Order: sequence, then C-alpha cells, then structure tokens
Amino acid sequence: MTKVEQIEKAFALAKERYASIGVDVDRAIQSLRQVAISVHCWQGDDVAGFEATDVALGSGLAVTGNYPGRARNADELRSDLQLAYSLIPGRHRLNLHALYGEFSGQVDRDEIDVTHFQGWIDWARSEEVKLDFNPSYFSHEKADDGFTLSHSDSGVRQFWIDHGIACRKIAAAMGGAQGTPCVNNFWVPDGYKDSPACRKAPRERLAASLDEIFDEVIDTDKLLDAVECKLFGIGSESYVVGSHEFYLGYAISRNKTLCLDAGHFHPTEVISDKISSVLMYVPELLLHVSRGVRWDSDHVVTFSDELQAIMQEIVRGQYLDRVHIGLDFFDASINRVAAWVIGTRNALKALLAALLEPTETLQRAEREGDYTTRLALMEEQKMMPLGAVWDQFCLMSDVPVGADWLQNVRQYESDVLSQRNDQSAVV
Ligand SMILES: C[C@H](O)[C@H](O)[C@@H](O)C(=O)CO
Ligand SMILES: [Mn+2]
Repeated sequence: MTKVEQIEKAFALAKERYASIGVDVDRAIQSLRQVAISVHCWQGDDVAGFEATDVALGSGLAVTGNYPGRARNADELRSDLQLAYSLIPGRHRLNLHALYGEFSGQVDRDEIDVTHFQGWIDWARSEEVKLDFNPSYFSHEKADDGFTLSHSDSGVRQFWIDHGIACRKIAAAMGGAQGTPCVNNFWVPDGYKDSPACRKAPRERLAASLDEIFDEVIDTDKLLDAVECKLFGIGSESYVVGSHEFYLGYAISRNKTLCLDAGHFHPTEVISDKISSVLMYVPELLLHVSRGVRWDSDHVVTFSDELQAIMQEIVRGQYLDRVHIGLDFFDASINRVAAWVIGTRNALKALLAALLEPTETLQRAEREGDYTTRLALMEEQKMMPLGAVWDQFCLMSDVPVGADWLQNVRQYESDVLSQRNDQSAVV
C-alpha cells in the first residue's frame, strides 16, 4: 500500500469512529479550512526589523539563541515565510510590525507611511496573504527609559502618539487593499522596575494618548484596533502601565478589540479561562498564542494542554468569527522557519481536535449534572484518531504529511539559510 493509500484508509476508519460519537469529520475540516492564523513576522529575524539603525532589542523583549540564517531584509523574510506557508495547511495571514518597513535611509517612527509597506502589500496580494499590523513601541532611543505613550514628557509622548496615528493609517491602507480588516495591535511596554510612587498618572496619560491616536474614526471594514496588556516584563517587574485591568476597561469603554497574550499573565493563570468572560463585554478578541516557560519566554507553541484548552473554548463557545488567532513566539535556538511551521501546525492541530469534539454531548452531560459522563468522554476523546484526520487534511491541502516537511526545511537550510553567513543588515 502506498503512503497516500494508507492515509486515506486510516482517514476512512477515523471518519467512522468519529461518526459513531456523533461528530461530522467533513464539517470539522470545512470549518478548519476557513481559519486563517496570523503568523508573526518577527520569528524570522529575532524581532530585529529593517530600520537603518542598530538599536538593540529592548523594552523587556529578549530572544535567545544564535541559530544561523536569520532573515536580514524583507526579501529574505518573505522568502522564508513563503517556505513556511507552503508547509502549513490552509491559507494564513501575516502579522507585520512597523519596524519591518522597507526604508531607504533613516525614517523615524513618527514619519513612516504606507509607501514603506508597499512591497509587503504587493507581495501579500500576489501570495494571497492578508496582513495584520502593529506599531512598534520598543527598540528605539525614545523608548530607552521604559516609557513611551505614558511618558511624563509631552514631547516624547507626542512622538509616540504620531507613531500610533501613522500605523493606523498604514493598517487601514492594508485593510483597504486586501478587502478585509487589518488588525492593528498596540502593545506598549511602559512600566517601572521598582515600586512606583504613583501608579495613577502614567495610566491616565496612556489612556489620553490612546484616545488621541484613536480619535480619527476609521471604518472597521478596513481596520480593527486592538490593545494588548502585560503583567510584567524584564525591567518592568513591579508595574506595567497597560495592565490587564487597564486594557479590559479601555477596550470595553472604547469598543476596541482586546488582545490576550498567553504569556502575559501569572504563570499559573491561563487565557483559555478568560475568553468567554471578555467576549461578554468586548466585540472581538485577538489572541497572541505563545508559550511561556516560567515567564513570558515566548517559546514555540507546542500541542500543550493550554493550547488545546484555548481552541476548545473558541469552538465550544462558537466564537470563531469573533476571535483572531495570532501567534507570538521567537526562538533563535532552532531553525526559524521550522519554528513557524511547528507552532502554526500545532495551533491548527489543536483547533482540529476541538472541532472534532462531541461538544453537544459533553455540554448536555454537564447540563444534566452528569459529570461522570463528562469526564469519561473528555478523557476517551484524547484517544480518538485525530492524527488520521490531520494527515488527511495535510494531504488534501497539498502540504507534507507528518514530519516530511522537515526535509524541505533542511534543504532550504543548506541551499539558502547557510549562505547567510554575514548577519549584519543586507539591504
Ligand atoms: C513583538 C510583539 O509585539 C510583542 O511580542 C508583544 O506582542 C508582546 O507580547 C510583548 O511581550
Ligand atoms: Mn504578544
């Protein structure tokens, strides 16, 4: 029997097993096909970006590892992304940070405009990839003292407000060009290493700065404004201005999209439990699916219990049309293209697992107070033939099955990545 025949046979048997518990596999696959994961550009170059400056990564962000082959310019990053997308089933989005514009010479953050992203827009159109965006409030001399939009100096604040306004315009142009909204996510690192004497004033300034940035009403067909909280960062251990409570209140009161990053809470606190709560009060949610190991370390996403719980919550709550699934990890200790492929395939696998649950049966047992059945079925579900359905989904999507994709990455590593021995910027 050929490998394809094996996959098809296993799939046919799996379909029968799932049908026996009331799950329609074809419908699950159909739903999975509709989901576009927003793949983050910054895994490809260790969050360095392409500005004509050599300011080091900062504001609490840290990438460890020195695996060869980091992308040094937009063409290299696009080439790496193209390989990654070709190994991931389905059609997915690209999440760009403002520091990934194509700048000829020094262009400061308050001066960027859509022309610096035209290359990305053209590429996205030709690759049928939709774009998301992020203003960059880090790796800049005006962010060096730990404050940007909540800075006590009005000049510094204004600089960052102008950056936010510029980014909204760019994101709206992307949304207009692609015919679907571009999610523009604001993460602001501002905070204190040690106990502040005043927690109130920076928060008041952050809210006022954001209000100024969001003052222009832009059609939500083009642009969705999102805001991302954080508990602490390196150098902001005692106080982060944009805490969870701050942004939850801000998003609710301003009708904005809330971003929940899986690494931005206490280590035992999980975002899966927050989804159904916050979606009672905010219109839409952006997820930064990440994996913190002891802290917000941004490890590559694995098929973990929490990843499965996140996807289960999205499916069980029927939130697929209100949740934007983005990724946020950066690992420079392994092949960076492989990191994208592993993390994105895992997010999709977990989503497929959730779509293959007998949700109604589980929820009925719960409604009837039959927690024995609920637990028994949830545990038996873990042994169902998910892998056979996943393999078929890969086959149907014309991407490698199992670990076969690794050969493509290895080939690319020897043909392309290993030639990038000069790691300084090549523009
Ligand atoms: C680069 C990203 O915007 C950044 O990771 C942010 O989303 C974050 O999570 C910071 O900890
Ligand atoms: Mn994040």
